[in-house]
Amino acid sequence: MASILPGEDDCFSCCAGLVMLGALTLLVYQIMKPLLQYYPQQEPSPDIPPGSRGLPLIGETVQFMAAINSGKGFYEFVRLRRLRYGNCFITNIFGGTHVFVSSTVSAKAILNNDSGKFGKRYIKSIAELVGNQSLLCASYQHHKLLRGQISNLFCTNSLSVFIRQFDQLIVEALKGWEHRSTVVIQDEALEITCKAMCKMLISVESGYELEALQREVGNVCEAMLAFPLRLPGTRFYKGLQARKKIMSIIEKTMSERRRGLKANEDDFLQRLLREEAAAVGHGLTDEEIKDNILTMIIAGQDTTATAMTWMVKFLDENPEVLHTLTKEQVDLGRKTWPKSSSFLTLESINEMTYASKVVKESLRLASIVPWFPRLALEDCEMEGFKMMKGWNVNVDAKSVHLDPTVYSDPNKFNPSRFDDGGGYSRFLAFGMGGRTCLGMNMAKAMMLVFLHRLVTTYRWKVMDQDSSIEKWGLFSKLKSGCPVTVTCINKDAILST
Ligand code: HEM
Repeated sequence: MASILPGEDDCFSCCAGLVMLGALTLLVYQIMKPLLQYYPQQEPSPDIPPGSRGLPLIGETVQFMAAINSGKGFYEFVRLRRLRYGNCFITNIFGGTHVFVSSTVSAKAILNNDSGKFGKRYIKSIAELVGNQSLLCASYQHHKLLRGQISNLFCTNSLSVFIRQFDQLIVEALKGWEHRSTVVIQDEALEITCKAMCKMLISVESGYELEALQREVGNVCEAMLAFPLRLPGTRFYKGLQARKKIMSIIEKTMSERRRGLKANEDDFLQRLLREEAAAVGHGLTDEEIKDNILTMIIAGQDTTATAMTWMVKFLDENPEVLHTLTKEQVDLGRKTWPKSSSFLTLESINEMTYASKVVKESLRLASIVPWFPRLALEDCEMEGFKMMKGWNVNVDAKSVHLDPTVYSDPNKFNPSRFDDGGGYSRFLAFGMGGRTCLGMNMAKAMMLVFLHRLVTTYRWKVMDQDSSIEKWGLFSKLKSGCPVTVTCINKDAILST
């Protein structure tokens, strides 16, 4: 999961005043609007990417904050500039220079980073929330070490176990819909994905601890886009307090495990502790384990829930796709329902050919993580322009996904465009290179299980067609949450399990 808001670590605190200005954006924007129109643009230089650096010091921060605060979402800021300036443009936000790049060739070069010219970009305030030992913030060597250890957890065996656990959770949740006429997909999906992450990572399944984790992880996520002010009552302060509570739950679980309690659990924590005990100098430290457990809960829940919500909306708008999908899933279901234990398996997931394309197309069109922030570690050249050391270079994945020269008729929801497999460097929903999403297969599996159970158990219809985006969301989330009417059409599918 990428940190969405770009920023300049070193000057972050001295730019705090500017960010504050941005937070009062509507007021300021109204005052400055006329000024912005008349402010002369910098003389374009053939070496430097086209674009506007905005006002001195403030740059285009106000316009960026206005986009975050609008119903169109923060990506609107990038979309408008990409339309105006093309595949590579420059801007200035939060006191830092940002370049956005949206060609497949440059995306591949930056994300694969064979030249070693780009580092991961992150904001200090986000590092405080997820922890500075998190994969999301680790620098090159440390990241390599952490990733090496953590990626072992995402093996095929873990995926098989996870699919069954996730299906159980979905079936349980769908049973609860039987006597309801409407549900809000975003809320339901978030509850299920958070439960799934807590179970997979530390075997917390119910009770006080699960409730506390669900609540506090939500508070950490909300604090990620907040102004980093440590005053009681602020969102950022609430996020830091929430982090402390989550850490104490993980610490308590770790100490129980070390005392031999629940040591038979086969969750990610237990496996990391086992590796730590067995390793000669290479196991993860307690801080690394704790920060990365929190990172994985955060990285896995909201992203996947948001993707599921968009998928439901796209299917509702495309009845012919829904029809083909339902047929595939009902045929598959007929093979499993009569059996006594009929939870989905990795094998059944692998049979979902059309559904996999629906998932991929939903991820393309929604582009949940719209751009991936990187830092130029030295001067270099990109798209024929100079990039200077210290600039933020953002790979604009959403523009690649919506580029008509890359995907024909890009705004159409058409899963069949992936009949040929889809092209490695064109599909960027999970990133690319050494920082590719670790939970990619789990995320896809969750979306497939959810799809299967939804279309084979319920007839449903989206009630609110509004496509407005939630303000201040970490990802492009539907403001409505996507409420749907539901009618159970196949009790056997959920009751026989
Ligand atoms: C639909 C759901 C998801 C989407 C769209 C998504 C997207 C992404 C993207 C784009 C990145 C790379 C960002 C970059 O290069 O800057 C990433 C990284 C990451 N994701 Fe996901 N993700 C999803 C679900 C998950 C799940 C379920 C997990 C696991 C529990 C997970 C764990 C991670 C981790 C640990 C990283 C950091 C990898 C690293 O820096 O080495 N993600 N994700």
